[in-house]
Amino acid sequence: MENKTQEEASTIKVSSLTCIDLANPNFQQSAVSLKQSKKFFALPLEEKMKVLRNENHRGYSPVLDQILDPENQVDGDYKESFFIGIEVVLPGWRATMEKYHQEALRVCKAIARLLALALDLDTNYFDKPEMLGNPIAVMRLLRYEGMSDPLKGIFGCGAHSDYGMLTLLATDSVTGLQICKDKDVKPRKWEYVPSIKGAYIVNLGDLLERWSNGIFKSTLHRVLGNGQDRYSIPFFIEPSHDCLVECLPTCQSENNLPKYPAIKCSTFLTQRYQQSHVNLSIYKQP
Ligand SMILES: O=C(O)CCC(=O)C(=O)O
Ligand SMILES: [Fe+2]
Repeated sequence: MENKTQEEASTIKVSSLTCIDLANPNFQQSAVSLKQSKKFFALPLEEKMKVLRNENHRGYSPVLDQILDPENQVDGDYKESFFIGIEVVLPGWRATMEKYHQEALRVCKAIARLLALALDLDTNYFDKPEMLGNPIAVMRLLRYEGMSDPLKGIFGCGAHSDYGMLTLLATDSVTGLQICKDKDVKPRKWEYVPSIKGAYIVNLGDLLERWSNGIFKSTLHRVLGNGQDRYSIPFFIEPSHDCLVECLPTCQSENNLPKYPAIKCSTFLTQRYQQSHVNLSIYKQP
């Protein structure tokens, strides 16, 4: 992947990358992490609530805690999640998660170099200290349950695009993820993304769409439950908290002015996280 030529990278630009699979170079690592994740979610709810998410959105988030598409959902998402960042006392947990985090970060930085090439930027453009030199790199464990019914507004996870730059997604073999390749066309056409053993799925986020002035479109996606439990691990990568995300130099011209105002990365992300989660106070004992 790091050896992509300029020509190959430009082909990606023309086709406006939305969602790609990569041969997962460290398949074992995501499989081990998915196994550990299952062990965590198998704990009694009362144990999981002891590591309830904090104000920084690190920790456990119960079923229905998040609602990603309120216009089309009657309840919240039928999933529970754990944002890595607070300690969990399970044997081998920390070492497994740290190893996977390192690997996922390496892969994301390699993809970012490819994106830089596609945008006619220096290969290492996104490696600057204020960008992926000091990234926000967050790993989330997910478990979905139940049977979705789009006509009734019941979803494993409602339609959304991820907030940041890129998401590297490892899933088990249970299908459920759908993408909409052209989010401007109505009615929306949803397609299942096959779960390929040993492959990551890559979704592009809203910050990248803003940064690239819409050359890259963020991937609209949702998850339908099929009655089986489904586990996945998204790894979200964004530039540093203080990075000012403003139209990249190669993505604007006299005839193509910046479409989005500049925004600080942390401001954008905080707004989006708060909008989609219930207020933490509902979990406090009266
Ligand atoms: O579980 C999946 O396949 C998708 C997860 C997702 O879209 C998210 O966490 O943002
Ligand atoms: Fe997502």
